[in-house]
Amino acid sequence: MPARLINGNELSKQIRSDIALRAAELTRQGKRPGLAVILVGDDPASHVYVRNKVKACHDAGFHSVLEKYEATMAEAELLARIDQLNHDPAIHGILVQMPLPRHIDPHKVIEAISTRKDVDGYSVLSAGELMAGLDGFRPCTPYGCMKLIESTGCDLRGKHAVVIGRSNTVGKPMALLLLQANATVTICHSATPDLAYHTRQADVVVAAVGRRNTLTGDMVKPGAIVIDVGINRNEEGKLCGDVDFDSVSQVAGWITPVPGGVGPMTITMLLANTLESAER
Ligand SMILES: Nc1nc2c(c(=O)[nH]1)N[C@@H](CN(C=O)c1ccc(C(=O)N[C@@H](CCC(=O)O)C(=O)O)cc1)CN2
Repeated sequence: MPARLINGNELSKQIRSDIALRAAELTRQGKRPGLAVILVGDDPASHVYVRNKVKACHDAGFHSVLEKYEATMAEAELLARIDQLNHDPAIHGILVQMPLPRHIDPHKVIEAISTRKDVDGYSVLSAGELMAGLDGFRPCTPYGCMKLIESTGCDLRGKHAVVIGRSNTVGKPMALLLLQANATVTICHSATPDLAYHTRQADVVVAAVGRRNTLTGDMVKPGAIVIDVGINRNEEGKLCGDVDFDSVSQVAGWITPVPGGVGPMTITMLLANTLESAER
């Protein structure tokens, strides 16, 4: 039997409607959630993502500001602007769209954002809070992946989860969130000698490497949950993930599509973090 689809657009819609209700209640109490989105440079995909973030804010009843700067913007100028937003009471979340131009150090920028407004969950302190199991902001993409897994009804306790990829923004926090949910977690990466050996044992596979066809049907345990974080283009320019959807969907129990899986959930969990920041 082919895998069931985990529909990120549908789940996003449900979560966003709950977020909108909570935002309306907060607004009634005089605390409308506010997000500042900063884009530096002219990466076309980033322009689409920030536009979608601002639209999502509008639809949820949030206050939002979008600030676009030339690719030549000085690092010091960006840090000064973040400092002003840190002190702006109408702003509960600050998001600087990645990637940044090469002359700007992303670590400096992330660390300049107040931890209370780090709704991307990218700072060292937010990472430490996640590591220690404290209440901090969870990075939006792995947080969204957890919601997608949860939506299948799977109890992760005692399950074996394999994360492919070890980035600071997806792979590592993903592994920690799965661990927090009592899964047994394996992290695989570019130096893992036999990836298929690990993935064939997994009840849950999260693929986050940025290379298409990393996971094929012969590498998956029948019935497994497969979450595809990848955003790649094939030879025809068509959007695709890290998972070979056609072969994996013949073996897996559940699978996320690309587009329409993890992507929309990233923006949804950004709203969730911003709302939480305002509620705090
Ligand atoms: N500061 C941040 N920068 C970046 C993040 C992030 O979470 N914070 N993540 C990515 C890009 N990203 C959000 O910013 C993002 C990527 C993809 C999608 C999405 O909805 N994708 C759609 C397909 C869209 C398309 O057609 O191209 C989907 O998968 O269905 C949303 C957000 C890097 N930078």
